[in-house]
Amino acid sequence: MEGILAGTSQIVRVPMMASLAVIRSPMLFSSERAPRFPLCGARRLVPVRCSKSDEEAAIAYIRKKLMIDDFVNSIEVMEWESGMSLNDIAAKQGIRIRRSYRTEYPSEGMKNEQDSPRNILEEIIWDKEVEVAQFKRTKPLEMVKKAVESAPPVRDFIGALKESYDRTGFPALIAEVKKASPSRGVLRENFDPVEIAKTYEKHGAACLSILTDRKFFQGGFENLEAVRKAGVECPLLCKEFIIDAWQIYYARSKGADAVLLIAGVLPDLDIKYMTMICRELGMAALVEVHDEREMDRVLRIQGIQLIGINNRNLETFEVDIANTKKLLEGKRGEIVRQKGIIVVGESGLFVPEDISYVQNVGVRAVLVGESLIKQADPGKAISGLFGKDISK
Ligand SMILES: O=C(O)c1ccccc1NCC(=O)[C@H](O)[C@H](O)COP(=O)(O)O
Repeated sequence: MEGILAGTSQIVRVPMMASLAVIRSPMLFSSERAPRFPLCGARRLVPVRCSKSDEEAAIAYIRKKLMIDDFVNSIEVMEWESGMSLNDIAAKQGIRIRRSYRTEYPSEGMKNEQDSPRNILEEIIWDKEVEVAQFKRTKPLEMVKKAVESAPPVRDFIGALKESYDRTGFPALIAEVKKASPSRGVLRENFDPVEIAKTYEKHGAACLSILTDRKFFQGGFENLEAVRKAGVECPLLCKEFIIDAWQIYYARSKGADAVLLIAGVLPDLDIKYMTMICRELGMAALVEVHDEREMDRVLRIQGIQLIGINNRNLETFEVDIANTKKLLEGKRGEIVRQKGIIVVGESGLFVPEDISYVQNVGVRAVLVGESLIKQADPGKAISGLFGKDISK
């Protein structure tokens, strides 16, 4: 398999079997060649050779369990099957971030080996491809899935946001535990993730976002694990650049309750597939968009509950909180309300006026890093940001 799901599961192209043509998604094939599809047991449910009735029962079961109708009928699956390259499919969806595929699929890699990333986000993604490939060699998916079985129980990320919004009347706070960022450099020299997490929780954060990327944000999965083990009760978002389903399982094994999926990086099919995995694991998926095209793509995907509108352009670092307003105006805002989606306003929020600005355009949660983390006590800074004490 070399199509979209390759980005998530590292599989070679599997020939379609006529008897299962109705399920076009390669992830559902039960085949010796597909042992690495991590789709939560689906492989066991679809016998390769089976009677018509067994096959129909299996298909019905999978459709019901995983809500895949939308998935298997999607144009992207057809494109995937047609043999289009992943970068071509992504580009057709308006995705500017290319994948290098050098590590996993040498033959599929960039034609020009001298090619270099065009912006910081692309650089992060290319770096992440290598990192994930290395991680997977030392911790194969089956091993990570085993670790998931003994992970701390999942906490209700979306429930915590709703509860906080109802309690305070302000957008629920997802407070970010981040030491550094590419755009701002080191934000906090004296960085103790557990101490920061505790003070955030004490002062009213509903959930926490823990940066796990090491190279660009000086974070780590050990921070996520340490915060979870320290008795912090807030649900935790694993703030990572997810390009492979393996990372979702890994995040869960380290105690994450939610993951970030960036629409500017992931084609629709990956978003659908990854949100299915989140559902199966009981986790929330915060699907992040930055422009109208990404917003429209995500609004068309069934079952999305949480959309983050990033006010920061991750290619140029420009920050403008009016972006949230722009993306929630008119029809888009209406769809968000009809579907009951919670919108998270992300980046560039510094003062109470910023919070009320995004709240007035429809935001019910905010993701805040810099303006809190730079303060002597990041937790105490929360009341300054909201203009009011929002602690319990
Ligand atoms: O912040 C960056 O420099 C950055 C660069 C490349 C990819 C992602 C990046 N940041 C992620 C975020 O957008 C923020 O961590 C998050 O929304 C909080 O923003 P802020 O409150 O402005 O720290």
